[in-house]
Amino acid sequence: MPNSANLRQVLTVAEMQAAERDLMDAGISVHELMQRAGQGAADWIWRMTGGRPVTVLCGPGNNGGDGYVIAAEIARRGGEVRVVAPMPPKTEAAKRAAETFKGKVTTSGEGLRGEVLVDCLFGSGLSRPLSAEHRALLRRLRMEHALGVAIDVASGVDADSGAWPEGMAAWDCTIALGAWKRAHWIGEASAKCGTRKLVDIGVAARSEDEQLAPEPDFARPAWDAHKYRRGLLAVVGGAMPGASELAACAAVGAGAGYVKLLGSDNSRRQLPPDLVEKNGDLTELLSDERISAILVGPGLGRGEEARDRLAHALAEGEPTVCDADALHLLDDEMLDGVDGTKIIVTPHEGELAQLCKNFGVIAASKRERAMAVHSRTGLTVLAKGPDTILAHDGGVAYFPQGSSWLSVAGSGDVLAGIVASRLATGDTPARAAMAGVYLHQQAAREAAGPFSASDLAQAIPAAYRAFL
Ligand SMILES: NC(=O)C1=CN([C@@H]2O[C@H](COP(=O)(O)OP(=O)(O)OC[C@H]3O[C@@H](n4cnc5c(N)ncnc54)[C@H](O)[C@@H]3O)[C@@H](O)[C@H]2O)[C@@H](O)CC1
Ligand SMILES: Nc1ncnc2c1ncn2[C@@H]1O[C@H](COP(=O)(O)OP(=O)(O)O)[C@@H](O)[C@H]1O
Ligand SMILES: [K+]
Repeated sequence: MPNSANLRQVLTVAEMQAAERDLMDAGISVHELMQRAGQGAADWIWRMTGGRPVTVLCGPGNNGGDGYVIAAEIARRGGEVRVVAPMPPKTEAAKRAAETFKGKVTTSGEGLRGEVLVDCLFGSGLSRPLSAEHRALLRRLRMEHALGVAIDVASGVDADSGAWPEGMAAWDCTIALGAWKRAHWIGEASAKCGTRKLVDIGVAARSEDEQLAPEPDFARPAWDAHKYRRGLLAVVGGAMPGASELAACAAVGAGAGYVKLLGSDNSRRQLPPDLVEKNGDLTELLSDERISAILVGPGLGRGEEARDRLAHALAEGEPTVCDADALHLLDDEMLDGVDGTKIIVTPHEGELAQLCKNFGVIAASKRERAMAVHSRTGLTVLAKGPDTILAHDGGVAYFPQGSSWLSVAGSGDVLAGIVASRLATGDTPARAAMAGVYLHQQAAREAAGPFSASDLAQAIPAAYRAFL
């Protein structure tokens, strides 16, 4: 994914329209923008499909206009291309684009079979759900073409929420125009849009509030590094030691120079050789000045003792990751006197709902809930799931979708360990969380599912190397 700010921004439909107005104020016509968008999309389609016969489905608006530009460009390159247009073009720019396509146009595409379907029925201008007729047309054409490419957003998708039209088949590729929309990264649409490509049409960086998270760019340790300088992470154990051990194992390969497991008992369990466990009074164990970050929550328990251990961990004032059981115990009382900006919480859907309850937050979508908990508490909120998002002091960050093999017990403990390890190295909470998600996803690729959570933890050093 490109790392420049304008190509990482994620815009709402309203912001995209404002960006278009800004470009027009700068003297660039809608026609010119449509040419840039359509040519750029045609270029991707040409590269992907190598001249296979293409059907372009064109709607009445500017998304349809892009379709005519794509069709004309593919024809110009010598490709075989037909247009299906159930409605004539309505906007001036779309009418002008339609005039440039001299090939065959039909209204229904009945009996049409082909190799590549390009969907330009509706884009970000969708104003109501698809009619039964449009739904049937899309479904039929999609079934009759081997490969499906959606332009800007798949027709019928709500570009702002990522809601997917019921019963619609997935696409192989979606080519975003000008800027990413939320639907490329959240909701069902993000899982069904296929490979994502972005065509740059000259939209400037408008705001840094909502961005695709930049990939981490790690370096080898400094020449004079030693284990404490690289970061000492304390993992607070609890009632069920397995989860904190797993998180600690994951942390070992993710950047910290030293990971210590602070257990609550003296049972003689067999620990992996890389893990150092210290048992005893938690306050005393946490008083080690060299500790640069704390992880608390996996396997902590939810009783009085757990509450006590969490309170002790937070009282240290160190950069801290709170996960799992800790998310059930966090509330205003627990955060009293604590600097929330040093804390990352890593809730899945259920834990996010619990946090909302604990902090009296009511919001409709996952994105809004994560943002509301962040603004209410100052916590950096990494809301996990198939479409993970991060609410932080710079706004909202989105991520490419990770492997669905990550849906295995303990996968969240591994993520918490990685994020805490990054925090121990001195990363800010936002950077630690972003790097953590990318490392977790890369580890899933390295472990090549199906894998267990401990396989995933073992794949972290290989994942780390991918970002060096
Ligand atoms: N904003 C920009 O800067 C650019 C936008 N471009 C394209 O323009 C698109 C947006 O164009 P438009 O705003 O014209 O919108 P669309 O082309 O997405 O669709 C709007 C048209 O469809 C009708 N419509 C909406 N929902 C419908 C439904 N469910 N059933 C039947 N008719 C429906 C509307 O009344 C309108 O006529 C983008 O997705 C992108 O493809 C590009 O040409 C490049 C530049
Ligand atoms: N279908 C999926 N696709 C991609 N990532 C997923 C999917 N399901 C879960 N994940 C990821 O796996 C991890 C699961 O965490 P969590 O639910 O806390 O698991 P556990 O509590 O068992 O450790 C999260 O990072 C989440 O983003
Ligand atoms: K479309």
